Amino acid sequence: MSAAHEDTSLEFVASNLDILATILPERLLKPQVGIVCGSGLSTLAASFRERVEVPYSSLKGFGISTVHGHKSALAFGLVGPGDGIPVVAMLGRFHAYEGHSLSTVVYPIRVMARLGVKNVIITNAAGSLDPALPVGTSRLIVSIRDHLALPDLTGFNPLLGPAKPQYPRFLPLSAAYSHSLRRTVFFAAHELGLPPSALGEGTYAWVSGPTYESPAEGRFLRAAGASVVGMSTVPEVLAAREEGIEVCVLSLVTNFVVIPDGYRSVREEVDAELSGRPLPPVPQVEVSHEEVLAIGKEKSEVMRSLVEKMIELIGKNA
Ligand SMILES: O=P(O)(O)O[C@@H]1C[C@H](O)[C@@H](CO)O1
Ligand code: HPA
Repeated sequence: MSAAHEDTSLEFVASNLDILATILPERLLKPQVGIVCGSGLSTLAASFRERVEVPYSSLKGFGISTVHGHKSALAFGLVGPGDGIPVVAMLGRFHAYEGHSLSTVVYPIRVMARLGVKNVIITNAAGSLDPALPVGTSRLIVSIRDHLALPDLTGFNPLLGPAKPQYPRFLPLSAAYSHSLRRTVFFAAHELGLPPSALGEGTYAWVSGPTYESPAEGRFLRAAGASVVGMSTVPEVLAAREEGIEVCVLSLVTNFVVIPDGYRSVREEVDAELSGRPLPPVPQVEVSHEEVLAIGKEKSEVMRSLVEKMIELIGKNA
């Protein structure tokens, strides 16, 4: 897989703005908030008013999302009371494991920046590394406050390449996840009456995929301080920060990676059996993308209402 150096796609941005200007009504043309829909979460845009969908194929420089649960289109619309706030959503994202270059992965974020987006809410499906973060019923959403990106640290970073005068050469990441937007997430959850247990805070580990983590990898990421793990998001966060966009990330926990008591030696098991006191079976987990999508579908309504309430509060505070 190639790294991100040859970023030729930016030259298409201006023509995309022209294309969009011929498709969209004036009030949709300057979205204030961008949304990235994670696996199974494209329904986040289902309630946009005056919604217009623009397929990636009608724009320049966009790839095609090949992953089940990701559509290849932007959705423009209005969210919130009154005239509403103009927003744009990526109904599907690009992952490096699909073979896309990192510059393609982050390209839609750069387009959003040029459309005028100031805040982006990036969502994803993620596996839980924390046995205390149960899937599904409680703390199903994790507001991300930090990340651990082994690909970035080892040379697979979307910002690699010649310095560009419009961007900082050395981007600081100490406050990459907007403190103000992270507060807004919790105020939004409160206004919606979500129980405190529905929303946690944590650190996202980015892995390249497409393999899910081995148990040892899961425990390694956990020991290194991550709470959830996924195969996306961080490249988008870096590009958004480089563009000066405020970032909020919401992970929907769809499965366990690290489970309590998930490891036991077979020797111990056999010895116990031979001594006539067999041990109870160890719980096993095997994640599948179908399970990820099913949980995403089941829980997308909570995520949708949270994102919508956040947009409303962002509009009020603007
Ligand atoms: O696009 P996201 O990060 O939501 O998708 C996750 C990570 C992989 O693409 C896929 C694995 O099931 O879901
Ligand atoms: O367990 C996982 N690992 C990596 N990415 C994921 N996306 C959803 N679940 C997972």
